[in-house]
Amino acid sequence: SFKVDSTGTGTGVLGDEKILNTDQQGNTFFLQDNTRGDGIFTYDGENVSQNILNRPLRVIMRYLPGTLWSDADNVLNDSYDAAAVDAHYYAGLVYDYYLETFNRDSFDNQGAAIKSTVHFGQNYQNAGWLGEPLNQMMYGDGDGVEWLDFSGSFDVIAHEITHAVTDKTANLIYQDESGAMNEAMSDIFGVLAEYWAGLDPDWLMGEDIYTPGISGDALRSLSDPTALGQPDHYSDYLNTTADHGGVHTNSGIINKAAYLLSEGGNHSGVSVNGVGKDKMGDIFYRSLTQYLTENATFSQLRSAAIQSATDLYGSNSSEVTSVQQAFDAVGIN
Ligand SMILES: CCCCC[C@H](S)C(=O)N[C@@H](Cc1ccccc1)C(=O)N[C@@H](C)C(=O)O
Ligand SMILES: [Ca+2]
Ligand SMILES: [Zn+2]
Repeated sequence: SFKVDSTGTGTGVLGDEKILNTDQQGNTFFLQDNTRGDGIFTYDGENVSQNILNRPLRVIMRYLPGTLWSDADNVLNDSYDAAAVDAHYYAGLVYDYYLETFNRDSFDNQGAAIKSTVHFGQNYQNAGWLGEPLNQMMYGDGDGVEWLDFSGSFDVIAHEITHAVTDKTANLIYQDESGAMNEAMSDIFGVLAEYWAGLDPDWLMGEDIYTPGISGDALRSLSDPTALGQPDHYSDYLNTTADHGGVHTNSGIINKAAYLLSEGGNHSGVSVNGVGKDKMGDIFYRSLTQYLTENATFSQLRSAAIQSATDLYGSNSSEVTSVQQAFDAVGIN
């Protein structure tokens, strides 16, 4: 069908105004951004029952992605619109981050359409990337106390789109050490994208939507994972069957290594010379897209990062030394 680019406005989850790229069909406007790759599409999940995730795929595909978000006047200021406004706008920003920073055209580097469903489930307290065959993100509304709508935080959307990048590259199995690295990559590029966008950047995850009644907290910290219940050293790796082998816990070890590589510091008796966010991003991106395989271990990430730094800066570079220091500091050999 023909595409008619139009420009709308909307109010996000935190009450901020945004300009939106929409598509006009007749007198109706849709959250379809035709200006980026094969498009960015935002859908209404209409709060159908949340327990469809553990239903058979044929059942899930009856409900997802839902209906393409439509609006009568291209002004999306209703409270029900807010989650869609942010999912749509932030997905565009993350597309721009990957294109500008790594010359990557969407998550598959071939301009793949970026699809998001908001108002997924009922008071659903999570966001996620649903890989093949759906290849879309979904965002819950939270409960309004512990969580606001999950698309209201830029780092969440960068986290989820990075899962899509991971799936199309290293395809790290979502279990144990490879799963923890899968989660860590999503947090690390969530932070780097937030700094790139300049949206109140920090080394925290989810601070904008987590416990709106309490300021200063977050779901995870990359600068000090232990502050929010994660290990920051391999010796404290959590062996568990829960959460796919503790992928949201053990990611702290890799997150800490990335933080130290970028910012430097002394940790566990090891002094790390920081290389800065841009070089850390280049080293981790090259590791993810060129070297890691789906069953990679933490030790293999160390080797991949050393090889990536060698490729980028030379075998005797200070960057290679910093990579070795950062992984030493978190006990990964
Ligand atoms: C399909 C079901 C969900 C799978 C886990 C997704 S990828 C995930 O990791 N979601 C993030 C959401 C997030 C991201 C950044 C900041 C805050 C929250 C996550 O960390 N979820 C936590 C709550 C979890 O699943 O334990
Ligand atoms: Ca953040
Ligand atoms: Zn995740």
